[in-house]
Amino acid sequence: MTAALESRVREQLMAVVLPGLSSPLAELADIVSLLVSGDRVDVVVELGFPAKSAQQQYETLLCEQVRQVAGVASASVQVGWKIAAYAAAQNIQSMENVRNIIAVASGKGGVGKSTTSVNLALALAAEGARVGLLDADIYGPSVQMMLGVPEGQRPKQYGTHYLLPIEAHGVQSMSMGYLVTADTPMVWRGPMATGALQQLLNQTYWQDLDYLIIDMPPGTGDIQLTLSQKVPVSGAVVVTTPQDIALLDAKKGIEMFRKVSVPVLGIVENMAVHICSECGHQEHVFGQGGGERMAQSYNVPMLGALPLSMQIREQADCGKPVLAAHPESDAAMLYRQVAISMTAELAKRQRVQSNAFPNISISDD
Ligand SMILES: Nc1ncnc2c1ncn2[C@@H]1O[C@H](COP(=O)(O)OP(=O)(O)OP(=O)(O)O)[C@@H](O)[C@H]1O
Repeated sequence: MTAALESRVREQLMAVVLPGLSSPLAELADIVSLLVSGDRVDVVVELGFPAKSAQQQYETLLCEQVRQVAGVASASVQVGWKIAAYAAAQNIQSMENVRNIIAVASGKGGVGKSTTSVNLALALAAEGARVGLLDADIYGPSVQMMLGVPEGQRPKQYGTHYLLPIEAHGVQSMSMGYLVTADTPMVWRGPMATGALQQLLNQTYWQDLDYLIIDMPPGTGDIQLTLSQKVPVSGAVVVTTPQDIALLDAKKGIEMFRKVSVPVLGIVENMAVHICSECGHQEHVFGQGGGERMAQSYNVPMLGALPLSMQIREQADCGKPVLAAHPESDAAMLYRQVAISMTAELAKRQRVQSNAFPNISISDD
């Protein structure tokens, strides 16, 4: 009787698709405890991704689902998370202290890749993860300015081999911008650039990261390709604006990651709609629905669309990303939803891999 009820509850829960996500709970979470006592059921669910902003909503929704099961009179559901490691390619040495690396890329410059990287890093931290940000945009490193790290602040040395990341807004960061002066021209040839970046990645003393976001150099040339091959990337996000040309470039980005077997976790459409700060009127300045169409035709998730917004723009001038300056704003909430969807996508792949290779150690310690 108890076993039958338990199995009905399990079945009901595992089929639930939580708001903002596209996969059923079975693909994203474990039920780590399910206690049945008469007609009372207490459940503990462990997600594979952080979700502080949605935790209560998930708990309420899942609890309602449990109460709908025949034979249940009262119930409680607790939701927590545990972030495991995922390396897309098994043949690349994964990094100590970094469980997952997410590359944020764009087919061309100026679409808001750095803005998205910085805000997604802060959003993930706000959702409850330990996060690092590596500015790999060596030709125009902007993370320092966007995070408000004072010019001239240098990373401290750690031992003989390492540099300590600079912490800003709760995120550990490293950038070529921290190591050179503002007027040093950055003329890197391909091999030099990838070598410097690998060194920056490996010689930073990252402290126990769930996610390291890499702000990639714009474009889909040799540097990007080599980086994607040499760094143990778990997944990539492609940022695009709705203009046709940016979309065409973004397609090249998706194809590049596919070529090197890095899973594309999804597309973020930036500057998708202009919302008038005076009257709230919405205008699709650069066209509508392009990101969605591309996501469909390439069979990759559409993670979200960010508006062309004054609040988002402000960060460039004042070094306070919208997540830090206006944490309760609509824009901040949109970034948090994208962060949840993106890491849920990663968790799905991680779970498929660990079920397929149960003896390969990809645990999070
Ligand atoms: N959603 C947005 N709304 C308003 N302004 C934005 C938005 N996203 C980015 N911007 C602004 O657009 C400009 C370019 O953004 P960003 O530097 O992030 O682009 P990028 O793709 O990283 O560029 P590059 O590849 O040249 O480094 C910045 O001034 C930034 O503040």
